[in-house]
Amino acid sequence: MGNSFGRIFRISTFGESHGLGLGVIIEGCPAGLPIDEDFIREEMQRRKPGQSKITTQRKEEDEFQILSGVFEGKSTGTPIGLVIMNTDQKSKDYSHIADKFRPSHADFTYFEKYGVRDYRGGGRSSARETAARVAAGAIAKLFLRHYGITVQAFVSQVGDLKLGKSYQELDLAKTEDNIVRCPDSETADRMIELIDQVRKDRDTIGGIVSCVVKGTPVGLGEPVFDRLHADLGKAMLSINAVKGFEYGSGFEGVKMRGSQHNDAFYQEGDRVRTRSNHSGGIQGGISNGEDIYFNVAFKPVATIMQDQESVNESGESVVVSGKGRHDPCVVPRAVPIVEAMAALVLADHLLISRTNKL
Ligand SMILES: Cc1cc2nc3c(=O)[nH]c(=O)nc-3n(C[C@H](O)[C@H](O)[C@H](O)COP(=O)(O)O)c2cc1C
Ligand SMILES: C=C(O[C@@H]1CC(C(=O)O)=C[C@@H](OP(=O)(O)O)[C@H]1O)C(=O)O
Repeated sequence: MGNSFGRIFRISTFGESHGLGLGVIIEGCPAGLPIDEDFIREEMQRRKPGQSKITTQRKEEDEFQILSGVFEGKSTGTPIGLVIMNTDQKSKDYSHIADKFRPSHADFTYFEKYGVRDYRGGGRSSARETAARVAAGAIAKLFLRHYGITVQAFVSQVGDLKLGKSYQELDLAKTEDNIVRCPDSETADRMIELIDQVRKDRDTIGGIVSCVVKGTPVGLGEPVFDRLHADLGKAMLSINAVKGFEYGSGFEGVKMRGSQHNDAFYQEGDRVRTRSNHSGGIQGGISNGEDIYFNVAFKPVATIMQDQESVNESGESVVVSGKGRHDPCVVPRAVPIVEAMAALVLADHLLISRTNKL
């Protein structure tokens, strides 16, 4: 099973949603990096379940313990092992679907592929696994911070309710000011209201998380398969419930002419810059030093509190309805997950690029 990600700055996660706990092993983190545990904790708090009325009500504090790879507050260059124990599993909520498949969750495909599945909370296919990614991503962010690179995501759409402003027009520092993580307070209020209404309707809704990376040097990414945007795309598409990834001008770019779309170059001091940035900071798979920006689309959550047509493991027709605690919309909690996955890709490419030339 593909439980690892990255080449030099490399993570492997383990654990299930209703097992004892989960965790991550990080290899390739250079020695001497100050590991700020308070910062890791803050990042975990941004993702944890039970954080507001518009998320799942499962109550996990997501306290973590670093088992290895850190001495006197700094990384030692050896594998960093980190664990998070599960404390609030309610596996009874899944007894009624132990042999049934929830439409559009991983139940059917997982069972067909492996012949065995931990039905409790979706087991390994639960987004609970992303707690481990966010912990690792926090360490990647600390590494990037050392090089002046920042990663900031925010919610830009819920259902058909769009923020309608580019990231340059927004004060991204306001993203954490509200429970939906949209930096425009008026739009945020409407998004919260929409998610709350959908929740009361026993339904779910999708949304978009946008992300901006600033301070990237020229030269991250490879020109052929390991294009920087290809690795970012894989990272984003590896997150539960993701349906789409676009960077720079994305799908809207098809409407433009080359004469409008090309990013003209100019010299600014000792830097080559571009006047526009439809490229999204990446040309030929390699960062050009401008902001990298991209959007990630999330589907409506599969588990809904309504009767749905399905089958059981014997292929018999059944009706299933969700029980327990589920997210009515994943995007508020997906913001730190998108940031974590982006930080892991960039940290990896920063280390890979060190071997490119003298
Ligand atoms: C932050 C986050 C929270 C999620 N919460 C739920 C949830 O409460 N219930 C649910 O059915 N799916 C939830 N999902 C989505 C499922 O994990 C996902 O749909 C499932 O693993 C199947 O994978 P796929 O949708 O990518 O095909 C969540 C996803 C994310 C990113
Ligand atoms: C536990 C988390 O989110 C879970 C993600 C999830 C899913 O199907 O992905 C289903 C729910 O699981 P449970 O029924 O066990 O509460 C969410 O609460 C978490 O993110 O830490």
